[in-house]
Amino acid sequence: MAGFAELGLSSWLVEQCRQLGLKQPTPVQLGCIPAILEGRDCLGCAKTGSGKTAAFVLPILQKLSEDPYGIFCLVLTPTRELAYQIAEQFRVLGKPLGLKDCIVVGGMDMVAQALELSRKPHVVIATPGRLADHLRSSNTFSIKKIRFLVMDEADRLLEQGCTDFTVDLEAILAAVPARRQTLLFSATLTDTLRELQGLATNQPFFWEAQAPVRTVEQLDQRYLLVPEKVKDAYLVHLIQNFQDEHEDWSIIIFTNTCKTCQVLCMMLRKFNFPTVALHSMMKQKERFAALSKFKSSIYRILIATDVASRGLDIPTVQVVINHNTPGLPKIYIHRVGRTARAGRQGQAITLVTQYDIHLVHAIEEQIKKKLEEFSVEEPEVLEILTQVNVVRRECEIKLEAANFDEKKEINKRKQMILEGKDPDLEAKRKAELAKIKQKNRRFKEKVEQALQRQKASGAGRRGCPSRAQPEACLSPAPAQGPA
Ligand SMILES: Nc1ncnc2c1ncn2[C@@H]1O[C@H](COP(=O)(O)OP(=O)(O)OP(=O)(O)O)[C@@H](O)[C@H]1O
Repeated sequence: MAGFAELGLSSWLVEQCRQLGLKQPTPVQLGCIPAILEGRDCLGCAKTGSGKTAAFVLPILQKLSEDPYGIFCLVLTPTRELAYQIAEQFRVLGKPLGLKDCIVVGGMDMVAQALELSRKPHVVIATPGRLADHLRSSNTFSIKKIRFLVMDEADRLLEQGCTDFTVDLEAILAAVPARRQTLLFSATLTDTLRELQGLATNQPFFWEAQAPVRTVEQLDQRYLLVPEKVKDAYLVHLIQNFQDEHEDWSIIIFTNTCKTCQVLCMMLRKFNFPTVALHSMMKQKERFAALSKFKSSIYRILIATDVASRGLDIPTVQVVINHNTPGLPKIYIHRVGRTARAGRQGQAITLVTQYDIHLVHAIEEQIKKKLEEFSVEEPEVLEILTQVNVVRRECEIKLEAANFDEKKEINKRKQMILEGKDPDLEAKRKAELAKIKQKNRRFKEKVEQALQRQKASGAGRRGCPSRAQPEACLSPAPAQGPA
């Protein structure tokens, strides 16, 4: 198998890899590094924890060493924590170059960032929102001459999720040169492949790991069917067992909202589990502190929203617990990918309620693997059920008293004002949108009912059915159609 030197990397970089314990290139590195060194755009799709970061950091550092200037490379990434992690890889691998990097993320001092940017760092690692803010408000730096544009977790940057990067990305893409190398990476690139191909047009090289299953082999994937109302008792039981059976352990638990994340964190602490929370309602400094305490094993449990589901590389994590079944298979893939990284073993347990079974089927179809059932001693869970529910309720009351929801609303309004939007107008727009959606839903239901009636009455022949069921005629009727 080819080593790093055979991929065309200089001896100083090969030595850096050796010092870091990277002996052999991983398949994604083997595939992508030569193409990037040749000057081609690259779309790299490989499983979580397979070394995608070094697959772009190494060739960029090589090119930078041949023609050093600032700003040479811009890396965009969806979360702040990930930006710091990528910067660290650049720093460690690029140490012999005296690499200057600059991290541009929200929640940190904007003036200090502007100053750093004006000093022409070699590499800028940014979240799109904050970088676009700098581009709009300052002319002390330029990204007009960058040689490399990297989009890590590229599909997330392009999709329109709860954080929509579209407007900011447009501003950034308008400010970078057309002649550049574009590198796009993710474990789930294929969903947005067409949009991504529009970005990488310079002899694009597409690399995808060929594997029958989309998650790593070392990952033991389980589900646990639990009634909604007793979910938390199962969670406490799982953690207790894990703590009893392992000496050195660490778990990430994913939840669907900031509020659940906060309540569960408080609850688990009441049971004396060393837990920290990570969600977007926390101040940035608190987020960094939480993550660093978890990384250094001061806390054994990190309870987080999907802000932590992508990219975070914490080798000690042995178990991922999904407190809610992810609504999208790709969210599942990224969440469970926080364990079993770089060849290590890991386990993922997804709590599934009676309402989520269809979501599990969708996940299994995407990952091309069946989840196995995780068995627990139910009497033991029942023993702690009342206590867990009482403690959870107490925590909820405490959080409500701290005006958590109100703070969330204020934060949202602040964010909109910062984005130049009118919060009241936005609320009106949202309400109108909800109305339209409801109308659409009703229309769809009507059509489905009509179809079913048509089927049941055996009148499913071509053309409009009998006069007795006029609503079953499904020819387009714009006046009734969705707005
Ligand atoms: N050639 C290599 N040999 C051994 N370990 C490696 C090698 N390349 C990278 N690693 C290690 O593998 C781990 C995972 O790498 P990385 O974070 O780049 O994964 P990824 O593919 O970006 O995952 P994700 O999709 O979750 O973001 C890191 O700890 C990294 O140091």
